[in-house]
Amino acid sequence: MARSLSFSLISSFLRPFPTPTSELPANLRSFFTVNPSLSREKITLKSATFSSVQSCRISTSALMASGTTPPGLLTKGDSELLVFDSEEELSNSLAKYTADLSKKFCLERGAFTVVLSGGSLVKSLRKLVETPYGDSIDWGKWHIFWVDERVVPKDHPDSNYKLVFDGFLSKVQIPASQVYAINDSLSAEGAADDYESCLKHLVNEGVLLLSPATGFPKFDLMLLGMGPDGHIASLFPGHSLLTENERWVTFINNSPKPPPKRITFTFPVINSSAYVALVATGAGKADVVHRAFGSKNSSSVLLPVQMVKLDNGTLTWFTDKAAASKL
Ligand SMILES: O=C1O[C@H](COP(=O)(O)O)[C@@H](O)[C@H](O)[C@H]1O
Repeated sequence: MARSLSFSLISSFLRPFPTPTSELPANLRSFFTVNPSLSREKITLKSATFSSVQSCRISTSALMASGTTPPGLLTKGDSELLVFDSEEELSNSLAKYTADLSKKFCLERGAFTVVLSGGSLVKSLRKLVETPYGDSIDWGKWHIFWVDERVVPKDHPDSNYKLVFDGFLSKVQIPASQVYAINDSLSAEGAADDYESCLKHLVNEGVLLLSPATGFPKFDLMLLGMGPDGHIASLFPGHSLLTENERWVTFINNSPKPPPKRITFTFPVINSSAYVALVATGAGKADVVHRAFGSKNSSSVLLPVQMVKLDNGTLTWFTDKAAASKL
């Protein structure tokens, strides 16, 4: 079982090159014709292989698992958006992306700090426990955190810990002492304080680094989902927590999505990450993907997901065709 945070317990990618739409192969032009807003974005190609109309097939070899179809790629500002033919292919590529970063950080500093969300993201992690990743990843160096958690017992169906444990942690050999679940016996406020204290302890121990630029913790990788309303973690549209800029971890007692009591990392922590993968699948996410990546901004008010702007890191969106269908 997980290590509770309560101190009473224990506490290359290849650089893209710009390519005018008119020079794209016919089937890719077709994709952008069908999706005109995309052609107005800065479109970048990595090495190109194409095979079907209406599917932007670009070989992003650095992200590719063997046997998967190359995804489409868009860039906007500092972020990249990958479009996979299916959630299955997204899951394969997400596994390779995560395994590559695991190798990099384990070699560089002997530890890999990974932050997970709950929700549909967890299902998309399933390939990570399979061959070739399950057997080759150095799980003993992983440290697992939650970007948000519902303040419910760990065996409750609403628990993000339970979701991740059942779908991922129970299948790999990450030491229990390196799995940082909340103390579910506390109030939401107490659990947030406790989690923040644990993070500070891990900074003192050298497990967790601080961003020299922001002074907030710099996690190696955050794997995040996004709600159909554009929320990430437990940071909901229009909520006062969106502007929290001092706390590392805060709490909410009136979440618009049940259950009401939750804790969540704040934006300064999320935005100090080295790498963030934002995973959005299914047609229910299409409006928000369009709002974040389309060329026309219908509103000057940013959704939480649009507030992910990394201070000195790499943000990659992993989407499937359904989620990208309104681009
Ligand atoms: O309530 C939550 O929702 C979001 C999004 O969930 P999804 O099922 O729509 O992907 C999730 O990322 C967050 O961790 C969770 O607490």
